[in-house]
Amino acid sequence: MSAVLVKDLTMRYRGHTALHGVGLELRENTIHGLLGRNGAGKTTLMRILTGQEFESSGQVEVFGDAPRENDAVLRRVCFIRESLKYPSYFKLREALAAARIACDSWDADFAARLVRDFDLPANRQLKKLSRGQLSAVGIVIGLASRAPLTLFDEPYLGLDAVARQIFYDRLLADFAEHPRTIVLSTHLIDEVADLIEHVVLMDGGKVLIDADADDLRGRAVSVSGPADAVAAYADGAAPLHRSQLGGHLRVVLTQRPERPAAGVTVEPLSLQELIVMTTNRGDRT
Ligand SMILES: Nc1ncnc2c1ncn2[C@@H]1O[C@H](COP(=O)(O)OP(=O)(O)OP(=O)(O)O)[C@@H](O)[C@H]1O
Repeated sequence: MSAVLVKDLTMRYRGHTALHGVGLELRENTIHGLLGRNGAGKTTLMRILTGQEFESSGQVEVFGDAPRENDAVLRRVCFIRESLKYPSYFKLREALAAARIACDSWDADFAARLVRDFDLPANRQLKKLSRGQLSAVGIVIGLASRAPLTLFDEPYLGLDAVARQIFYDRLLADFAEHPRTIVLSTHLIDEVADLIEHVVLMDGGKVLIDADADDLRGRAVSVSGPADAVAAYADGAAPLHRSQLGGHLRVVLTQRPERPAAGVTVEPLSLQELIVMTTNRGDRT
């Protein structure tokens, strides 16, 4: 069964349509990257999947049921947003206790280990924590929830590089032992490229790419070298991107020519570069 099934989903706000007929299926027990430029519609989609917003039209199923006001479904879902708000008197203990009540699959021991990993102060009010520490609280809750559908929406505002690496390491290790459906929305594509198994790229309220990360990695190549040699190698193929510095030419091709490269370097394009080029071309569909 798929964890999420969305058909022809449209979300209209007053004067703006944030989602235009989105169709999507998220597999169970898979780490998904939900990518796209600012305003692409990622948060709107996640808010609808987690019952925080109601769609204007279309079909939305989470574990086979509509999430809207559906406690049985929502107890299996954890949504960690960029700026979670807690009551002003809350300390870490209260935040973890509230999460424990909300999540059937909560693991208190794992939460305690994560609190130590992120070196979080237990007895300080959350409103006094630094920006990065507050993000770490969200990450602790998201991971320890072990929710069958866990969504992280830019969870690491202010989090330093070491703490982000701890997040990625703990996520991968715990996912191996407790597979679940993870949706990770982020602009730090390079950092998560090796983590995500499936990519959903949104742009202008539509899904541009919905593909396994391995397929995407082979989708485009960078060809560089002496301009004449590169031009001959590419042989009239329409490049996704072209840049020339003096006699050195680099093109990005969506198909690798069959012939061996003579005097040119052919490398797979990074996921980040592919995403940037795909959303930077002005050919929104
Ligand atoms: N309540 C609202 N009323 C009107 N427009 C809204 C509302 N919420 C979101 N939008 C608009 O819908 C579009 C999609 O917003 P959304 O927050 O889903 O984007 P996003 O992909 O998450 O962007 P980011 O990466 O910047 O977080 C944006 O143009 C936004 O301004």
